[in-house]
Amino acid sequence: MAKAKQVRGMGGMDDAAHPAILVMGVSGSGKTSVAVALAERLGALFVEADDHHPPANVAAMAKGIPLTDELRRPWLEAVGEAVAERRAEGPVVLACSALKRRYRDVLRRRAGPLDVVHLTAPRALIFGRMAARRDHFMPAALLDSQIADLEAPGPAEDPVILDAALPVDTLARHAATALALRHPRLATRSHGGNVG
Ligand SMILES: Nc1ncnc2c1ncn2[C@@H]1O[C@H](COP(=O)(O)OP(=O)(O)O)[C@@H](O)[C@H]1O
Ligand SMILES: O=C(O)[C@H](O)[C@@H](O)[C@H](O)[C@H](O)COP(=O)(O)O
Repeated sequence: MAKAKQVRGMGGMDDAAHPAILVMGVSGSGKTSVAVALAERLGALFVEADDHHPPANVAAMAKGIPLTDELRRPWLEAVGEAVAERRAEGPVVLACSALKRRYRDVLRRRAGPLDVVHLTAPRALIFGRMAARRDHFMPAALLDSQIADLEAPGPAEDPVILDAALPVDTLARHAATALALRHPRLATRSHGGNVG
């Protein structure tokens, strides 16, 4: 079975392993929307980190209580394991806030190297989207704690940084273009637009 192995820095892959792409950002930045569109474009498997929260975490956030490092650790470990399992089958796109560098490192320890796509936007834009979102446990009031916790990926993580104000399809296309340069095999899988 293909085993994820780091050979070219934090996002590098050997010939056998499938890429795993982390779409990260604060709540409401568009991670889920963009990750789903990107996975579809790449013919990749989609993993939603929110699906792996223990009920206590969801209950805390729904009450407006920000998660702590302690509450996030088992969740991140479970997410990392889910990605590790899926990337044995094919490329994976993960939607996960992964706000701090050490959270991303927990994911890497479980799942192997990650390509990072960071969605950024002004607070007002994101707040407006969160306030308008229905059927979601995350209150817009938690946005400021998310912004306070955010440690944006620096050059060592070689992120693809995208302006989350752009339309979802444009973001997925830009991400696919950047990722295909890193992983030429992704270019041949990609559909739904020109990634070259
Ligand atoms: N690029 C975008 N342009 C317009 N609306 C967006 C965009 N990305 C996300 N949204 C909307 O904003 C809200 C939050 O998006 P979502 O994907 O749930 O973000 P996250 O997963 O980061 O919390 C949703 O209602 C979604 O439809
Ligand atoms: O670490 C956290 O505090 C949470 O995981 C948070 O970052 C995440 O964003 C929520 O799960 C809300 O879900 P959305 O990101 O989909 O809004």
